[in-house]
Amino acid sequence: MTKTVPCGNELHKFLIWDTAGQERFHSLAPMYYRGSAAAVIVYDITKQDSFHTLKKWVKELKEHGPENIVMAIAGNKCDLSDIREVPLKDAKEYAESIGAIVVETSAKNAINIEELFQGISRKIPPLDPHENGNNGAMKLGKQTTQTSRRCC
Ligand SMILES: Nc1nc2c(ncn2[C@@H]2O[C@H](COP(=O)(O)OP(=O)(O)OP(=O)(O)O)[C@@H](O)[C@H]2O)c(=O)[nH]1
Repeated sequence: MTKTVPCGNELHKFLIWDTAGQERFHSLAPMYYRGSAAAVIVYDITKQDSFHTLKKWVKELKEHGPENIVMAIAGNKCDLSDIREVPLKDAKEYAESIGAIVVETSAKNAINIEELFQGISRKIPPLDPHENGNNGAMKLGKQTTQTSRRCC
């Protein structure tokens, strides 16, 4: 799917791949994160286990992902914060330790999704205008520049 995010006087167009998180699909993940400018790693704030799994994905991205990949951590299901198992403080401390963005989201109630992508947009360095095809991306716009970035 695609998502266009305003960022300053630019529009950033993200091409987004949703990778299956289950272990049995693990071997497919590199196909998605290779060549991506950003990765959103999602955990469930109501499940401590999912936070441990997230750390494994971060390790994998650091070891095998693109060198300058922007990492964003999304603590999903923030609409269920009354049954949370993962304190936001823990997620913030971890995100800081790996230089990632962190935000709590609700896919159900569309909370903080825009903020998540805006945060990623701000961290992705500008494309070199002389270089076409960087990260599979190219300049698409004219006056308000629209750039196309891969994200998984
Ligand atoms: N309350 C609540 N439920 C959610 C939210 N996001 C997803 N769900 C529910 O959580 C369940 C799993 O959602 P999926 O989107 O299949 O999760 P996933 O991690 O993408 O699953 P895989 O792609 O199979 O790894 C579904 O029942 C969703 O309705 C949310 O923000 N809040």
